[in-house]
Amino acid sequence: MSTYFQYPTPELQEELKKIAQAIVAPAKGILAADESTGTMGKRLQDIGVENTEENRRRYRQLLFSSDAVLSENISGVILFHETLYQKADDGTPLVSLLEKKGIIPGIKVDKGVVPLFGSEDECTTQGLDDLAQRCAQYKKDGCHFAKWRCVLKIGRNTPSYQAIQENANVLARYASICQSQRIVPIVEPEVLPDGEHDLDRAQKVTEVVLAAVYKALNDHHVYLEGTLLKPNMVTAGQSCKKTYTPNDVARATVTALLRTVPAAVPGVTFLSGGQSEEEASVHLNAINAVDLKRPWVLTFSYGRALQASVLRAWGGKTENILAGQQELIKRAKANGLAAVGKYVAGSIPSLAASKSNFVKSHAY
Ligand SMILES: O=P(O)(O)OC[C@H]1O[C@](O)(COP(=O)(O)O)[C@@H](O)[C@@H]1O
Repeated sequence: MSTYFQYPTPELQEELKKIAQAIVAPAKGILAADESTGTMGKRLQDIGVENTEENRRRYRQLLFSSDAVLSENISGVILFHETLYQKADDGTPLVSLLEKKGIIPGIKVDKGVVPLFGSEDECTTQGLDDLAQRCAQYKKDGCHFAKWRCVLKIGRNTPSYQAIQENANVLARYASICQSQRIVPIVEPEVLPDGEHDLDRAQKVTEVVLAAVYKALNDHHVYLEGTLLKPNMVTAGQSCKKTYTPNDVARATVTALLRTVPAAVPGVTFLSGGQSEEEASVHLNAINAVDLKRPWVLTFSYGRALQASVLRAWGGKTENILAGQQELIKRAKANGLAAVGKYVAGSIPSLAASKSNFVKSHAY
């Protein structure tokens, strides 16, 4: 029978569901600190710091040794492979700094994007070959969730059928392999904000992409209660001439999700996608205040929108560590409030709150 398959054992279902639910606990979200070496280089270059293993270690130590109050709003941190095996100045593994605060460690398991031959500059994401073995090891080393990012681009002819199908399928294979190793997969199909397209086009593309992703997850028997989705918010292209309010963005985003994401999915943890810190908080708040049904938790998994002020305050200097940590705690608080619809715009000022974090064609 072609539709025959077995659900994961009740024990595995329970374990995965518990991890996913803990990550999307009320007023909590994820700090995405999994920038690959190249991406981290761009962040460090902005503050005049050299992209060495030691400087990346010093920076991640700053993040993870922030005051324990951070755990009121940060439930999980996504790590890059290198960071999982680095130690703090006193020899404590960096991952233990998180565990001591009750923050769940997660790991980026994709190996980056590669071009799709014959496409109009589209891509897929690689890293499936030894994924089961890597996940088994990461689980032993303390990681309970993983992340895999796929990238889709809006153009006149894109995203193409080829890119939509390929990326949906690779995300589904990744998700099923993670679950087989007791790791919750965060499924990240990012529709990039580059372009002149308006909000309607961004919404339609996001709907088509998410519909394909959930069809593929179903085809691969992925246990949805033990997954999280990390999508883009629906925003107009960076070069679009029209302007939209946070409520417009919230309505387009929640409508796109309602049309495509099953209610069995416990939570949606948005990426910030180049929005400024303040924009990302205001949009998340609007999403949680809009008068539409919301059967899932809607929270954050921000990289740039949680770290822009931290990086600027730190500037690579030991004497600025505390100042950097305070910026992180402020943005975590702002986003924690936004995740429950209680953030008041401008109420938590931070160093780089309004600075755009947009990087053209953030595909890397
Ligand atoms: O270094 P990579 O693999 O390109 O990842 C880029 C970043 O994109 C994210 O998926 C989302 O980040 P943003 O919130 O900054 O858009 C992060 O988790 C990750 O660090």
